[in-house]
Amino acid sequence: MSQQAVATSNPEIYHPSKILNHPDFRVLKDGEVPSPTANIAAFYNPAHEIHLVEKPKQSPGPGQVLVHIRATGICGSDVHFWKHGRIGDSMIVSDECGAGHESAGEVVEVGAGVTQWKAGDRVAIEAGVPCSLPSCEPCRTGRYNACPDVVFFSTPPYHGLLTRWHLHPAAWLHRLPDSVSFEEGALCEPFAVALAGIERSGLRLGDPLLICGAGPIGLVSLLAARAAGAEPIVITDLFQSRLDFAKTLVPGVRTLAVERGWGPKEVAEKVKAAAGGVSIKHAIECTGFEASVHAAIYSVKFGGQVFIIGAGKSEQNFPFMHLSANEIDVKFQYRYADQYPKAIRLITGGLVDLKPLVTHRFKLEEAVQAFHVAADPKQGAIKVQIKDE
Ligand SMILES: NC(=O)c1ccc[n+]([C@@H]2O[C@H](COP(=O)([O-])OP(=O)(O)OC[C@H]3O[C@@H](n4cnc5c(N)ncnc54)[C@H](O)[C@@H]3O)[C@@H](O)[C@H]2O)c1
Ligand SMILES: OC[C@H](O)C(O)[C@@H](O)CO
Repeated sequence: MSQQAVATSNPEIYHPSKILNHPDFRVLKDGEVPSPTANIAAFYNPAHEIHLVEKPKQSPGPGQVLVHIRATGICGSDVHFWKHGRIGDSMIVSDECGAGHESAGEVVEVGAGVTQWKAGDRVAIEAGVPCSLPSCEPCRTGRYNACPDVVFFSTPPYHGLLTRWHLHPAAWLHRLPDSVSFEEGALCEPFAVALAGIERSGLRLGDPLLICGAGPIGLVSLLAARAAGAEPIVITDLFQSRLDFAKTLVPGVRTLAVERGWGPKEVAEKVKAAAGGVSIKHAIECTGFEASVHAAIYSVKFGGQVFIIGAGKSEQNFPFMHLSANEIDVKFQYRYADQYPKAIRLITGGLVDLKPLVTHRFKLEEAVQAFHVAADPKQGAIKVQIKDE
């Protein structure tokens, strides 16, 4: 008997209106103490409010798993959606929307046909679920980050993982060994971005590398690049405190505090000096700001490569003739495909230690407070996580 292919992302099942129109969906009142088993979640809306909501706890359907989310990191994009209501021209906050896509948790219940998971299994949750249909060219060819029907939990309109009970397709969970904590499992998401970048950049053992930006993405890229054998590595940022953090994370990394008035050629000279006079072959750009992209371009040598992970303004200028006359390749990364298993192997094998990245921890009931800390640079957070023990 032939079996009809079913999309794992099935927007019918995960459609946000299923939650928003549900009679049990409501915004909690200020100061209200929710029941410890209520399915609370952090939602933002087009009025730039962030609040706790209570939403229904659903039962898993065929092929689905109910996960108790135990740790979720706040990403810059969560804060951006809350504060600015959009990223680019296609991701727009037009209704209440649940935050969070960096999560790990514990399986509590499985739906019909799910044989690979059982209650108690510990999992990292892949946040972007593509359709996986053979008729989808990106899914079929392994570049599923380009699937047009992806359900990316926490990117409007799909609600996020920063909740207590989350329904997920069984095929898009990744087993965490006992030695890997939920915090590390949640960090697999940003780490996956860096791993995709390292893989596609073609960085090799001993390659001199510049990383622009020492935020969470620059720092996971730093850990990944160190494990991949880049040397020397120079990392830049505008804030000395972030560079100091980078030095404790990866002893031996060279740092450069960039001043806002410096032009890209000036930054490039200082990068070369910081690298001990070695010419930089690869730059991994993790800010998305034009000034930093230009600095990366001027920092690499003839035939070098600038790999851009940072996201920024829709339109940016490029130093066209410098790129041309120096055969500099510029590449970009959009999320990731098939990086979670590699992330878990690298953690388990002791090649990277993501644990120090979590600087602030909050309970699920304190999620709104956690967002305010994540959004305030003065708090000095690297990664804020929300835990539900
Ligand atoms: N491509 C993807 O799939 C993907 C995935 C996740 C995040 N991102 C993007 O990666 C970027 C980094 O994310 P993050 O969470 O680390 O952000 P972040 O804002 O925490 O960190 C960026 C860092 O860059 C520094 N910076 C700004 N201008 C600089 C300059 N001119 N020179 C050097 N440093 C400078 C800032 O001080 C900050 O510390 C963001 O643009 C984010 O949107 C892209
Ligand atoms: O790591 C994944 C990224 O944070 C997402 O693409 C987000 O920026 C928007 O969906």
